[in-house]
Amino acid sequence: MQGVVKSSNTSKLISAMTLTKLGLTHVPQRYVLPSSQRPNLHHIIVHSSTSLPIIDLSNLQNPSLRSHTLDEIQMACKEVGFFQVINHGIPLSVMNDALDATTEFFNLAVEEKMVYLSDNVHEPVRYGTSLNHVRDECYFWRDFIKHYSHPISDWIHLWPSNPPTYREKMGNYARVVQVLQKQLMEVVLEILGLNPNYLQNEIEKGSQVFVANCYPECPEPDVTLGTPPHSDYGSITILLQSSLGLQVMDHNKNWLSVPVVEGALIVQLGDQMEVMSNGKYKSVMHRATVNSHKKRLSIASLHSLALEKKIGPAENLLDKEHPASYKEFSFKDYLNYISNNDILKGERFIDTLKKNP
Ligand SMILES: O=C(O)CCC(=O)C(=O)O
Ligand SMILES: [Fe+2]
Repeated sequence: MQGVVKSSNTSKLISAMTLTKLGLTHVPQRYVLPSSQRPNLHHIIVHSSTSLPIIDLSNLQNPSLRSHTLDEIQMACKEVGFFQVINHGIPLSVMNDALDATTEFFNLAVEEKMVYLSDNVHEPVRYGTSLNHVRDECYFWRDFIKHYSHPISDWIHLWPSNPPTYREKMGNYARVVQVLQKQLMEVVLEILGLNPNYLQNEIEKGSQVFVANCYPECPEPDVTLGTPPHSDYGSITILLQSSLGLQVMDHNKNWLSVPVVEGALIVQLGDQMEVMSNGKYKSVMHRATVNSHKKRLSIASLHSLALEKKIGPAENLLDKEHPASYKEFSFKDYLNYISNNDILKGERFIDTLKKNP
C-alpha cells in the first residue's frame, strides 16, 4: 500500500515501532496532519447498531431466520458497505493465534523485519512503515506486513520463518478466512439477485492479500492517524482487530468507531463490489486511529476477483432505466491510479469510475 519506505532508505529506517520505543513525547512533524484531517478523539461515536450491525451468520442455516438475516446484510451493504459477523465458523483460537503471531513478528528487531522491506507491490511479502522522506504526505503511525497468499501453498514458504510458528498460525487463519470469504460472496451475490455461480471462475482465481498492521502507542494520537481514509480495492475485506481503532464513514459522513466484539470479524465491501453492484452497494470509507496507551493490531484479508479481470457493473442489473453508472476497471488501472494520485488526501479511485459523478 501507500507510504512504503524506498529500499534505498533502509539504513535510515526508523519505524513507528522504533519511534515508540524511543519514548517520544511528541510525534515527529511529518506525522502531524492538517487539522481538518485529524481524528476527533474527544467525540467518538462508538456504536450505532443500525449503521454497524452485528450479523449472526449461523442464522442463515435456520429456515425461519434466513430471510431476515439476508435483509439485514442487504441493508448493511446498501447503507455503509460494512457489518460484523459472529458465529462465522472460525474458532476464536485460530483468530487469537494469528494475532499472537503478528504481535511476535512486530516485536522482532527492526533489522530482522527489514529483510522484507520493499515498495514493490508484486513482492509476495513486504514490510513497510510510516516513515517516508520521499513523500511527506504519508502520515501513518504504523508498521505493516503484506502477504500474497493465493494459493497459500505457493507463497507460505516465503512468509517470515521467525517467529517459528508464524507460517503455521497465519497460514491456518488465511485458509479459514478464504473459506468464509467464499460464503460471504455467495450471500452477497444472492442478495444482489445474481446467480451464485456468477463470476465463480474469477472468485476461484481471485487474489487474497493479507495485511497485518501494527499501531504502536503514540504520544499524540489526536494529531495523526494509523491508516488514512481509504476504501479497499477488492470485493470483500475481512478484518480482525485487537482493540478499538477502526472507524468507518456513514452516509452522513460521520466517522463511527467500530466496537470490538469478542469472536467477531469485520466485513467491508471494496471498490469492485460497488462497481459490480452498479452502486447499489457501497465500498466503505475507513481509517484507523491510534492511541497513547495500547498497541493495536489488525489483520486485513483483502479479497479480489482475478487480478487480470476487468470488472464492470453486472449485466443482469442493467436495463434502460438502470444504465451502467461505472466504467470497467482492472487491477492495473488501480495501481496506475494510486501511483499518480494522492489517495491520502481523500481522493478515491472509485470516483474516477463514476460515469456521472
Ligand atoms: O487497522 C485497521 O483497522 C484498518 C486497516 C486497513 O484498512 C487496511 O489495511 O486496509
Ligand atoms: Fe482498508
